[in-house]
Order: sequence, then C-alpha cells, then structure tokens
Amino acid sequence: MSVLVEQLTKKYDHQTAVDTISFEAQPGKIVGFLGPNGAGKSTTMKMLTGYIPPSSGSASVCGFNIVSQSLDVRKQIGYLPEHNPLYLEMYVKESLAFSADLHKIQNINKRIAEVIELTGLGREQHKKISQLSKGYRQRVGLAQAILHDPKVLILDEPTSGLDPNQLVEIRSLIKEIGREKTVILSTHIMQEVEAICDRVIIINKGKIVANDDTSNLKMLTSGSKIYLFEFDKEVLNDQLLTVEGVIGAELITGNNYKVTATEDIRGRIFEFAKANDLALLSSRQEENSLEDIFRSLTK
Ligand SMILES: Nc1ncnc2c1ncn2[C@@H]1O[C@H](COP(=O)(O)OP(=O)(O)OP(=O)(O)O)[C@@H](O)[C@H]1O
Repeated sequence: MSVLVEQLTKKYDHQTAVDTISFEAQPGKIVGFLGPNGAGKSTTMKMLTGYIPPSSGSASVCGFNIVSQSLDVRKQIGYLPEHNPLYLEMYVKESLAFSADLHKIQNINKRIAEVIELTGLGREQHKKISQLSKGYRQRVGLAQAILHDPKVLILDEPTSGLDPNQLVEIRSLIKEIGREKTVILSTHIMQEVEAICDRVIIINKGKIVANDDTSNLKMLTSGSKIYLFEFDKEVLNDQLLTVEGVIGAELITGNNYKVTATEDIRGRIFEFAKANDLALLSSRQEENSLEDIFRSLTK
C-alpha cells in the first residue's frame, strides 16, 4: 500500500477539521477525495504532504511516516496545492529547472524535456508563466509535481477554474499519469470522480462517510428509485409526498418533477394524476447518480 492513513485527526483550536479518518491508496488507482467546501480535503492533503502536522493518528507514504520521516515522504510525493503558487515572472523551462534543482535531479535538461512532452507544454515552453492561460499554468504545476518521478501524486482540486476543453485535457493527463502512480485528488465535482477515479472517498465535516469503488458507490442507493414526471399543470411537492412510497419531490423545470421513492410508484402516480385532474405527460426512471449519493451522504 503506498498511502496508509490511520485515525488521522487535525484540530484547529476547538474545531476538528479532520476527524479520525483512515483509508488506503495503491498504485495504478486514482482515488477521488470528494467533499463539500470545508469538509477537510485540503487539510488532509497538507498533512499527507508534510505541510502541517496532524493532531493525532498516523499516516505513511511508501512506508515512510509523515511526521518522523517527512523528508523521505516529500521525495515520494508530487504535490499540486489548491492555489498552485507559481513564479509568474519565470519562463516555463526556468521554473521547471528551479524545481528540478530543489529536488537535486540529475540530467536536468533531459528530464525537463520529458515532462514538457508528457504534460503537453511543448508549444508554450518558451513563454513566461504570466503569459500562460490557466490550463497551461496548471500543466506547469503538474509538470513540477511529477519532475522528480514521485510514486504518489497528491492533487488538490487540479481542475478548478478550467474551461471545458482544458478540463477534459487535464483529466486525461491525470488519468494517464495514474496508470502507474498512486494518485489522490480532491474535488467537489462529482462528474470528475465519475470520469477519472477508480475509488471514491467522500468526506463530510471531517469524517469519511463513504469509501468504495466508484462503480459500487453508484449502487449504494439502489434501494431508492428516482423518477422524472411531467404533468400538464403545477403540482405541490407536498401533494406528491402524499403518494405512498414517495420520500422526496423536487420541481426541476416547468411542470417537471424529480421524485424519489422506495419502490416502483409509476402506477400510483398515474392514479394520483387522475384523482387530481392532472394529465401525466411523461414518466421516466433515472439511474442513481453519484451526485444524488453525494447529496444524501453530505446533507
Ligand atoms: N489554518 C487554519 N486555521 C483554522 N481553521 C482552518 C485552517 N485551515 C482550515 N481550517 C478549517 O478547517 C475546515 C476544513 O478546511 P479545508 O480547507 O481542509 O476544507 P476543504 O474540504 O479543502 O474545503 P474547500 O473545498 O472549500 O477547499 C474548514 O472549516 C476551515 O475553515
């Protein structure tokens, strides 16, 4: 196991930002660390990368303890912090050379050429960082993180603020890197987890509320069913909740309602419509999405 976290806790004054969490991550698998704002994602990543000490509990990276062997841990880890600080006045290659120097990398020019190729920075490699778009700056951040060929990559919200094209490109780059390395990335975007993560850990208020393969997690709520119903007129959510088996009702657009139920309620909704002088224009069952699971677990 390349990352092993046991009962890790971080307290800031009286607030417990990370509360006795335990999890593992292994090579060749991308772990998505998913949670709402303030859940404790960045705090966890900062502890794993040795930037802040834990209050209690322990964690190791490739067998090295994050507290007592933090220098060894840093050699094993490539870290892309949430607001990746870059030296804007430096040229791309210059900034990579600077990082390579810090890591005491041999054959610096060869390695820089390799990561430039890998992160698709070729066309932009002669520019100053201040001249780069956000997506390309993020590539520079990724290039810096992988320069010393670390076994573990910790990426804190690596795609935040990117446009849809850049998003797809950076995600596929992370997926490519994740084939060999252990990648832990934090995000609050469910689609990101669905697109690239093999496993997902959901954290809420400092505690882990789910930890499973992405595909298994989708089946977690298979006990409940989600339907989309369209009526010809407005219906009150409370009215829908009177139908037996309905546990949630939400207006989506127009007269379209998203209804969560414990069983198949289509027949009853048909009867409900008739009894209330409504026409049921359409009825569709939806697959449970990771988003629904996320919302139900982090309410
Ligand atoms: N240096 C600090 N001092 C005091 N409290 C802090 C500090 N850093 C974080 N916190 C608090 O700890 C909690 C967890 O914060 P953290 O940044 O880990 O959340 P996050 O899941 O990364 O959130 P986001 O998605 O918004 O980045 C928050 O309530 C935050 O206010």
